[in-house]
Amino acid sequence: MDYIIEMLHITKEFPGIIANDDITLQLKKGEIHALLGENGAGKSTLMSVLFGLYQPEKGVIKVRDKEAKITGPMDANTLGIGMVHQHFKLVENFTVLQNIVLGMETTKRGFLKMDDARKKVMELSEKYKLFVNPDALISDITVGMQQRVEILKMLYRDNEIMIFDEPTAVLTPQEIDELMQIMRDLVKEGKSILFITHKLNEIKAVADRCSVLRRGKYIGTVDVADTSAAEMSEMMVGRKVNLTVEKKQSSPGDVVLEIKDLSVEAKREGQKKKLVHDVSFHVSRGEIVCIAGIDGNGQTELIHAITGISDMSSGTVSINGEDMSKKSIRYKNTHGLSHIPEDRHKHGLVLEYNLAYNVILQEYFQPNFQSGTFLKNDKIYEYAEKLIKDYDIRSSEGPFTITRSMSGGNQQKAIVAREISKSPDILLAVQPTRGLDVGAIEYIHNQLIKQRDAGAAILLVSLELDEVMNLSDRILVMFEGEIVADLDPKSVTVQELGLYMAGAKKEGE
Ligand SMILES: Nc1ncnc2c1ncn2[C@@H]1O[C@H](COP(=O)(O)OP(=O)(O)OP(=O)(O)O)[C@@H](O)[C@H]1O
Repeated sequence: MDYIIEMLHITKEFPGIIANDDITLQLKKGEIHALLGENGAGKSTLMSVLFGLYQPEKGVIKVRDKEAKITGPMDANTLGIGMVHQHFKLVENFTVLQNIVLGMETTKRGFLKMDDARKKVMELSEKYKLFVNPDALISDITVGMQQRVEILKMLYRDNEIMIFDEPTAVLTPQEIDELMQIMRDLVKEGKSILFITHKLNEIKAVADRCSVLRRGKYIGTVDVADTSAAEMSEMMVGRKVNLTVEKKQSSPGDVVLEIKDLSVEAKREGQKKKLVHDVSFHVSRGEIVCIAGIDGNGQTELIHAITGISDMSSGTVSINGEDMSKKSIRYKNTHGLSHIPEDRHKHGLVLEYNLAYNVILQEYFQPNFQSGTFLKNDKIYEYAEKLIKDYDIRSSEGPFTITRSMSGGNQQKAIVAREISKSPDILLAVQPTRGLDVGAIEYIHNQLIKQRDAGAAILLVSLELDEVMNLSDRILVMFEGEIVADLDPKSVTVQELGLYMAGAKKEGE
């Protein structure tokens, strides 16, 4: 038999929900096997079962034809199974090398054999073209590099079966291409890969086969070469999805957001330049303006300065003609600003709160949700139920679900629902569809257009070029902290946009 892993009739329940309902998944040796499914379909749960983090109520796991009991990550590791999680498990103030050997330290007469470890890590890094610096601190390296450290951790442990849980959601387009190549190299060396992603083009690019889950159930497995992206998307969602957004010509009204000469100084040593350099632009009612750029060109710092998450060194931020540069975050939030943040765990949700409390986070003190010092829970839960229905937020216990236990995509939907439903004057939407399935992306795109047409000003930050081209009425390109071009999406090609983003082309050339 050529299966290295067989998960047979797996059932895993959580209170109120059957996350995996009689699922069978077979991984061939040496293949890249994609796992596709809507948000909350049960993909991460199934992979956590394989990695020993959850015990299934029913079903059998076979590894290399032998039935296996996987009671924890140590068991998984002994069986050669490794996993890169959606949110990495690295120790921030340890070096790359320390993280890789953690828990695997070999000693000689009580001394760590770090030289041997370093040698092995460097050999693996070179063989798979991972190019990591073993002495860098995790907190100092990019997310893309951190992911490579996770890959090296698996290689260092001689893992043959590798699980990647939505690895591309946090990567830039270039890093995604590089990861695809790394995955191809891994299978060439005999590794077998399970790969969760929502992006059908990635499945088309690297996967051999694809299994589809829907609402906890197994739908089927297809050979990727013989199946179109549209067919796979239909299997997943149960209907056809239209990702080209229908929108009419924008008719911008009054200016809502006005940014003048905004700069942000670098804080870390060694960074000399300003991270944001004298940036000026405006966004008017009824238009979607997109900031396009390769990650790390100052977009994050610009948005943090506008919202007040971090300080700007000079410049002004005005909303509806009022200078809000020195105002608090809450003041801005209650005077027209909404923000879908880049980092949903750090700035988007209180993970220990339930879903209902998370969707009123910025409004709980308003009279409709609070009377004196008492929260009006009936009103809060009623409001949450409405958002859950409108945005199809799936979870085990509805408004009572603790958000930490929700699937990543459904956490994202909760934030988007909260921010859009405030009917803001200006919405800062940073990677609003990150981690969402195609059905949810279609819905969110339509909501953004609806807000625009109702008179909101929208500032979109996205690394997805398709999203930028589809949604925006104007594109501002950010390069090395400056806005280097103001483009009309109808007259610019994706290739030209790429050149502006890479600094290879300037406006007027
Ligand atoms: N620890 C948990 N406790 C309770 N419910 C959970 C837990 N983990 C997952 N669930 C629920 O199980 C269901 C499946 O979640 P899972 O994370 O497996 O989905 P997913 O397919 O990976 O989704 P996404 O694409 O959004 O990441 C969801 O409804 C989720 O709320």
